[in-house]
Amino acid sequence: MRPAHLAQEKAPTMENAPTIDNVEQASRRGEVLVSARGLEKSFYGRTILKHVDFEMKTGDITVIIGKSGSGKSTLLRAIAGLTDPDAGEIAIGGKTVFADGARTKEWNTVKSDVGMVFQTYTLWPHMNVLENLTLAPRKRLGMKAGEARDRAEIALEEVGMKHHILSRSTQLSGGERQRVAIARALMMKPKLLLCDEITSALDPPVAAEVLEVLRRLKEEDGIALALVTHDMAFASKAADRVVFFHEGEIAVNSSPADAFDHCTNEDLKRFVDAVRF
Ligand SMILES: Nc1ncnc2c1ncn2[C@@H]1O[C@H](COP(=O)(O)OP(=O)(O)OP(=O)(O)O)[C@@H](O)[C@H]1O
Repeated sequence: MRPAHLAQEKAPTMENAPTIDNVEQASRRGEVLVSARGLEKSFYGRTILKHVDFEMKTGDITVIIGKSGSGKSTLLRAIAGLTDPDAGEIAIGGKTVFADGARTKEWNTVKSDVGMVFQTYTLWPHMNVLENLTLAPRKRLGMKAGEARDRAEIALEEVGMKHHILSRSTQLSGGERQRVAIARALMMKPKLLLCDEITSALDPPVAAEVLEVLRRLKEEDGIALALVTHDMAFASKAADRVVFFHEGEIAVNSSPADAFDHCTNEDLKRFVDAVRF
């Protein structure tokens, strides 16, 4: 995760909150939805992303693993528009959204398709759960209160929560808060969901439920998902592709079987052995 005290980044706001419709052209299973080429990023002279090429396909779960500080969150934040790379290009749904060191005009037409869920940036504390869930669809889609509430109840069910929590404040357990945060992203039916260590605060049965939610999203809705995780069991169960970051570079990009069972990359082997138990 990005250290909280290091700012200059864009915090998640209503403007970059996940929403629903665009990118229809690319919303067919197996098509490349996100294509990043030659991404470079340095913070205070330290190179974090070193010429990273990265792709995500619709209907795929791409699991991103790697040591703490290796650049995983920075990549997700670059795709989500929360961090601008120093160089490289990003295309979403065939539209170039970042090039020549800046967001393009196309970004405005695509950003609403990108949802992001964080480990710690979760809920707006001055709102109750219902307000957290319904604010974006009401404001951005003009949804009426009743319809928004119905959708909130469905989103909560998808993450294994009951309706009565809607009236609660956000003084919830870490696991409950995170599931509400996931439900909030689902409210806007994003085409692309970027999840940064979203199961770290959840106990294993709840993490397994979340995995089922993510599977349904990719299978039924064809959503492209990227999951940053340190949980290798979760990674091997969830992944269609495994991307291993090592010192700011993608050292391995393969099927889970090749990454975990037939691994030939020594850095990945060491990493997996170190975090497995
Ligand atoms: N806004 C920022 N300002 C300064 N340094 C930053 C900023 N964001 C990230 N970094 C640094 O970049 C490096 C990579 O951070 P990043 O969060 O991408 O790593 P990560 O692989 O996701 O790590 P973790 O698994 O611990 O979340 C870290 O050393 C971090 O301190």
